[in-house]
Amino acid sequence: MTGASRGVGKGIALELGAAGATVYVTGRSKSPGKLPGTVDQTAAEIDALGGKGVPFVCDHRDDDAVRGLFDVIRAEHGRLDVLVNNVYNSPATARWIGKPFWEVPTEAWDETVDVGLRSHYVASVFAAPLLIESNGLVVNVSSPGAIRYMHSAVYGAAKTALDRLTTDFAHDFADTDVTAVSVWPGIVDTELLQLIPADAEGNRVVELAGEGTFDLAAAETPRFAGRAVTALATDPDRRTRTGSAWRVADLAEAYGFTDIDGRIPHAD
Ligand SMILES: NC(=O)c1ccc[n+]([C@@H]2O[C@H](COP(=O)([O-])OP(=O)(O)OC[C@H]3O[C@@H](n4cnc5c(N)ncnc54)[C@H](O)[C@@H]3O)[C@@H](O)[C@H]2O)c1
Repeated sequence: MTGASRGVGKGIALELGAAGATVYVTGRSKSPGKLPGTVDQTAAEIDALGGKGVPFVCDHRDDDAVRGLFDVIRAEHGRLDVLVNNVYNSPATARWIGKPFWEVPTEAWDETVDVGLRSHYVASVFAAPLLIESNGLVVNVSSPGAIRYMHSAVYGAAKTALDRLTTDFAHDFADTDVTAVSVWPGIVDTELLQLIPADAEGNRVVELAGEGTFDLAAAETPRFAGRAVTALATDPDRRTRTGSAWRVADLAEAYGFTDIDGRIPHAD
């Protein structure tokens, strides 16, 4: 589970843990930073839910560190059933939300693509031999930004490319029993969005330039995407979904799960 100290990655890691899995959770540091969450905290919460959390410090910009992660998984655990590519530099890329591309420094391309697309390709390269041995599952955490404007031109390019990667992974896995899918959460009320204060009426509303105004009371919790990944991981027929992108809300309808408060949030 890449990028699991907070956010969608933590939500997925906790649900896999609640299903009894051993979950290796990556993040850049064990020390608390300015932003909420550490891999140690995520691992402890996985343990409390009945799984086994293994914190692993790994910067996904460093290919050798990522290779080391899968070497450790093979040596310690002997198998890998599910790879979830989620890691993402949202604090950096959030600076460009709603801006026309010519007003955004060209470094935004590398910030968005290095960790969020290239990182997923690299982790998948090193994980593939283990996944082939276990008839496993690769999940790329993507977004409806793959098919319509969201956040910035570079965000859309990265998500469209990620979903293309999913399709081509499935092509390359065709002679194996490995499944490759993308999942699309809707707006997720992550720890970073929880830093947005409530207005005078007590509503937590986020305005995204060019996209609209969103009431966070209607957002998904990070665990909702985790329930989608757990449903896919335990579905004996999941291979029928290989190569495609799936909305978390549609997977909830198909598999019969809800968010932790019993709702099925319907973001488009
Ligand atoms: N938050 C949403 O509303 C939402 C909606 C749809 C899709 N998504 C997708 O979910 C994914 C995760 O987004 P999020 O909102 O949870 O972000 P987040 O910032 O809350 O979490 C990102 C995680 O990645 C880690 N990370 C960042 N750079 C790293 C690096 N170089 N090495 C190791 N770890 C690193 C962070 O520490 C953190 O654990 C992204 O692909 C995003 O596009 C998010």
